[in-house]
Amino acid sequence: MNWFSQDAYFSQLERWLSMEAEAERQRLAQRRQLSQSGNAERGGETIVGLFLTDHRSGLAGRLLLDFAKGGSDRLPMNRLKVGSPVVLSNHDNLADDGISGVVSRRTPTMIQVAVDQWHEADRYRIDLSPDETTRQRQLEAMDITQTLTGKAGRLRDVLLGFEEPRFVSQSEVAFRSDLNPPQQDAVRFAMSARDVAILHGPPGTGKTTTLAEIIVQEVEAGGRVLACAPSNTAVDNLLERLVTRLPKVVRVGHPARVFESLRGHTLDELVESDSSAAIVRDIWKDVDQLMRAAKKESGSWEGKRARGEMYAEAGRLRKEAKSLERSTLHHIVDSANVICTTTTIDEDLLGMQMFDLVVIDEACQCTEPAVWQAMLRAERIVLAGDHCQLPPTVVSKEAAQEGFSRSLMERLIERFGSEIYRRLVVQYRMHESIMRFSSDHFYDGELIADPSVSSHRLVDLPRVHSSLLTEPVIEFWDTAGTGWEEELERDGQSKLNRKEARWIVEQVEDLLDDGVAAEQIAVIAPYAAQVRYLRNRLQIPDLEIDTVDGFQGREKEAVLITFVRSNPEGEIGFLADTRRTNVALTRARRSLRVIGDSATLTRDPFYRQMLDYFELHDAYHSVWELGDV
Ligand SMILES: Nc1ncnc2c1ncn2[C@@H]1O[C@H](COP(=O)(O)OP(=O)(O)OP(=O)(O)O)[C@@H](O)[C@H]1O
Repeated sequence: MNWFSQDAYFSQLERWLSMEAEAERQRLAQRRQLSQSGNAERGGETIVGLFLTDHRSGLAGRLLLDFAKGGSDRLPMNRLKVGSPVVLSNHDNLADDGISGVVSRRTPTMIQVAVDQWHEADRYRIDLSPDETTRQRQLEAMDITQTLTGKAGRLRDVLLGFEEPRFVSQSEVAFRSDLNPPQQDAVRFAMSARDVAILHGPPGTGKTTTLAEIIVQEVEAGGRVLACAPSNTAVDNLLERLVTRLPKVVRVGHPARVFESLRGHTLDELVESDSSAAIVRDIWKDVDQLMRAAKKESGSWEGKRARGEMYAEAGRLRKEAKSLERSTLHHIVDSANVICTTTTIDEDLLGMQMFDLVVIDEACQCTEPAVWQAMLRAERIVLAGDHCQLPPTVVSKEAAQEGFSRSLMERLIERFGSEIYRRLVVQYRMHESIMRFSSDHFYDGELIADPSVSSHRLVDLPRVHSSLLTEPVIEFWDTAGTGWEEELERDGQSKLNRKEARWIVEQVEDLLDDGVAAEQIAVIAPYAAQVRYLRNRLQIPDLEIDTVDGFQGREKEAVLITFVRSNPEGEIGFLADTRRTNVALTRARRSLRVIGDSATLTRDPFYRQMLDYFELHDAYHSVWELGDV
């Protein structure tokens, strides 16, 4: 969609935000109506029947509660990620409205929630909750953006597509890391942008490495940088590459949501280790003592007066401690060269601080309202991402259809074309033949496999034997004509395919027999029901089985994909969004084995080309060859 005016643009975003809020509220209400049985868990936004297994005080005075299903049972597949806002309630009492919390840690068998308070119950349930705070902040940022004038107003207008982005010629750059020529070109390009530049990073091409170099260059030139991403994991990936290279990098955000190894860089821990922290702790001790002494005073008039004085003194000291804490906090933020945060920015903390450069990694995972909080603080902007992979998750189908799931980055590329972006093309993940189809289809055939990966195979890994599974790099196994049909999961919406699942189980067992470690294998299914079905049948520690969404941004040595869809009508549902398949195919480093029904899939031209590709590379097989169909 193109807008004719700023008003039209922002009103559209506000409308989509309220459609999304309504859709999320309805979804939560529906889920909470569902029985306490496993049905409620199917959408991945609820976990029921949980027992409290541990509790302790966490950072910033919050309570950390650990929940598990009992025994060593794995938790059902879910979208409750670290940082997700949730409602914690009594499993056995549907009338319980619950309390708000945030997921602070998760393992396959445990989920930890950080809360301010907690009601005791025998069993609990956790529901993903609509994130009203974030939405409110986005609306406020959009309101302010509309009033901007001068330089900031111009930047807004470039982002809306009303003004052309400007670039200046860039003098020689002294690179601080080993970058390949397209990465160097991207750094130069970003540094030459006066308004906005885009870094297009196809899978495994070192997008985050390149962004880190751009940030280092900016800081060395005397600039301050705000480095953001939509998820905590993506922020931490960037932070990890910065802390070894720059001294004053601060991670803003609840420490519980930050990788453990990086927590020393969070604002909370930096405040805690500042020399003023000891003084603050002493003041708090004095406050405690005064409060205790006040309680002991007698009820006489004199006692009452003394008590009043003690309370007043405690109040004064409390104010002093808080103000000291606050000034330490602001001092650390103000003297940082780089602030790393999610795109949901803490306004109280950053105030209206401006940054010479704002970068947003994984920008294609952000809806448009999600970027304006960061944009407001920018002199210049660099967006990085890949619009050929999954778009942001949007709950409201209607809003998504109208365009809400299209990111600002994608829109700018459509609006300005190649003048606004540079694409990284050397990739460090996939064997040449795993990469080629995706490259031709999504990246104009420009991807190049670095020699360190271009011909690597499973059999080259230590302890892996040569076999029919470890020698070939790509294979497609066709189920057409066998009747290996999909089915709808009982009581559910999602689809599974038992026969394809059986094939996957055999493949995994054979790979393990050939010496491939479970943690080197990924099983990917586009449908949650197939993931659930396979997880039940393949309970192997360290083996990851997940949906495509769960694997975005990750890689494994060997990837097995089950496409699931097989029906006489040739319906392929959301497989028609080929970006999903692009993500699935490009997770594999050395081996990609795929099973699907060509008769169903090839009704779509994309899948016809994919099958042609496998055939051309002598990698097409029919499951009839297996003999036991
Ligand atoms: N110039 C380079 N030389 C050698 N290795 C590199 C280079 N650039 C990146 N890499 C390696 O490639 C891998 C991917 O890099 P990085 O994580 O920066 O990529 P990305 O594009 O952000 O990844 P994703 O696909 O998850 O978005 C890393 O192991 C990194 O060390």
